[in-house]
Amino acid sequence: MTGTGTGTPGAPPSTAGDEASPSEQLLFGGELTYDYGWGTHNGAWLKLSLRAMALSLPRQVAVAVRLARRADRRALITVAIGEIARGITQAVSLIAVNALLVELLAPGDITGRLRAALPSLTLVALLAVCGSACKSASTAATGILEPKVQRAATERYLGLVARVELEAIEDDAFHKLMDSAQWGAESARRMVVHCTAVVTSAISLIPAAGVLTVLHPALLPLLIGMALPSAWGSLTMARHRYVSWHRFVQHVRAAQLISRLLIDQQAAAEVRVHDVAPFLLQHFRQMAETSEKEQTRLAWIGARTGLFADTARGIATVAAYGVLGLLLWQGQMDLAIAGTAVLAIRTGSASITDLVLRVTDLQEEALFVADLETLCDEAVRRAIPTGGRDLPGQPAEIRFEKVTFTYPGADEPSLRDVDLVIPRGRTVALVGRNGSGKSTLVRLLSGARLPDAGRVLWGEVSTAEADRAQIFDRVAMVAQDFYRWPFTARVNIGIGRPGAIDGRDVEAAAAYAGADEVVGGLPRGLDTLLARGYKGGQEISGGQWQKIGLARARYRDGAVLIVDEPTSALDPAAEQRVFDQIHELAGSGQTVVLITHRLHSVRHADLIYVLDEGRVVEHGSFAELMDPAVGTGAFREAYALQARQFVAPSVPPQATGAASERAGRPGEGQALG
Ligand SMILES: Nc1ncnc2c1ncn2[C@@H]1O[C@H](COP(=O)(O)OP(=O)(O)OP(=O)(O)O)[C@@H](O)[C@H]1O
Repeated sequence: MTGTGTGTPGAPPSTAGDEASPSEQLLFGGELTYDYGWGTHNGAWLKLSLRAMALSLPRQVAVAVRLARRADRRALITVAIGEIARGITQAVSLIAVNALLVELLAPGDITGRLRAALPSLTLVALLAVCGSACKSASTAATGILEPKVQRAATERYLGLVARVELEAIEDDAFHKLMDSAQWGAESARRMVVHCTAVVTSAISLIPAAGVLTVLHPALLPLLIGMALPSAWGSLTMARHRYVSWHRFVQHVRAAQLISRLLIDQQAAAEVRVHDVAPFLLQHFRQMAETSEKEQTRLAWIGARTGLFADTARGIATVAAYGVLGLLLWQGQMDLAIAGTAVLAIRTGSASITDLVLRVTDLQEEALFVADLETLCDEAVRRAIPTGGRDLPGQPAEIRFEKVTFTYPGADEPSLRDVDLVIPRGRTVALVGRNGSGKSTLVRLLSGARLPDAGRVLWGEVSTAEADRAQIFDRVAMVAQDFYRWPFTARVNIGIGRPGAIDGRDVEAAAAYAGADEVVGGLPRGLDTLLARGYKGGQEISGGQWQKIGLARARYRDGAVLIVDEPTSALDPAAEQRVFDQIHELAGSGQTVVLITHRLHSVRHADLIYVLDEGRVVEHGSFAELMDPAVGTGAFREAYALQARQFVAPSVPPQATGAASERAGRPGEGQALG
């Protein structure tokens, strides 16, 4: 584990020791780093000083106002008017109270003094009513604004993240940013509340400070002296909380992951049969304990800081009232003025304390909102570019020219110098051993990834310069791990081209893929929810899902159909039907790229490419690849190996020993599939 220290600026605090715990090893491979490495706010917490706070306040208020304006302009205006009006009523109120005290403490009979004080008293009462009305209006508008701000902030970052390159989605640093950003959206909501409170406190502080300055020049510094310890205390804690949060965000995510696994539907059977629960619980506890240690550390820092700040504040308060008493005693101030001063000090110190607390809260939330902004900037930077060259109407072929591709962080390329041609309206099969690069190849073909070297050309336009949206639009894909949406069967098919899902087309696509039988067996047909654990939700088998996946690709109706292991979970009849349909599709002018380990099913493909360790080792038609006089023989050997499984005796010979048993077992040896 890296990043040790004791909470001093410049080094993240350490509570978990220097060695990665077994749980950290489990989830982070022992490589848990506590970097803050996201450019703009790297070390931003260090800048949480009084001066920086004062300087950045206008910017943060502007951020909150911008967020609020984006969410609901009218509510924002109501809050602004309400708070300013409330501040003004407080200011006038203080002046009216002073006038009231002067009248009441003036020489003369009590009836006359009360009569003279009546207008001021009425004004104070009226102002109190106005102040309450303004507060109610502002509270209501803030309540309306808050969820809208959170929604707007969330929508914005989700919209941007959904458009980033796949590479970013697999990047752990980007994930960490996304975690912070989720917090940031909530912070945006709280920022509006804090910002409103800052404005209120600042406005109510102005008259208190003004009155004190007029009464005696020594009073304002005393008031500020009373507020400084609280400011220091809350700033210190804000800084610790922010650092701590950034350090432990990965732990929180990991603990959530483990706890979700315990209740996950797909893992449920294995959790029970393999008795995985104690193992997971143990790691959950370890992760939670690491976070608890940090919470304890923070609690102690909070207690120490609070005690120190309160003591300093107590001393400053005694000093302030002491000076006031001294001025009275020396006759430098009369009683009415002292009364107003006490009131102004009380109002002012409440406002200033509130102001400092709110500014600190605002500052803290602003750091998370800054994370959100960083994520949005990063998402924009890593977005799939919009625009680019138009694809030709019907490119005659898709061509790979010396394509090399390495996944970020991988040592070895997954594709090396690949040359390949996919002619329009043909069926092209990709075969090869596990990990030979077939799925990677179709990711590059569909524009989901871009090559590091070489070109993938749709006609004469390379995917790197093309308008990627146009490429996506022409591709229908049933990936190996196609997504099982927790929605209805209808949506699971129609989501192939989500917009307005057309009922009749969905039914036609379902019938085409043989999914109509699956749907027919569901209690509510196409409207059955395919998500167990929800009301009316149903689960279907792996093979049935595969039919839904094929129906989705059919519904999408792209010019190029990519099917990655489309029949791995299908029974023999369904499998035969799928391959017949694929063959028919190619006959109707659609380009089909088929990835499969079932070599007998590629007999009808126009072209077969055999991959091994990221290279195309041979290609040709089925007949060519089976011809002993042509190619490397890789395909032929693998085909023969698979074929042997079907001609082998149905009852294995007895007592032939482990070695001979292994030799007859399917899938072993140097097979491609
Ligand atoms: N997202 C990824 N990040 C890093 N490496 C990856 C990623 N996806 C695949 N790889 C690696 O790239 C290589 C090729 O993988 P690919 O999935 O393309 O193989 P494949 O031929 O489709 O295998 P299979 O037949 O098992 O589906 C493998 O070494 C794999 O580990």
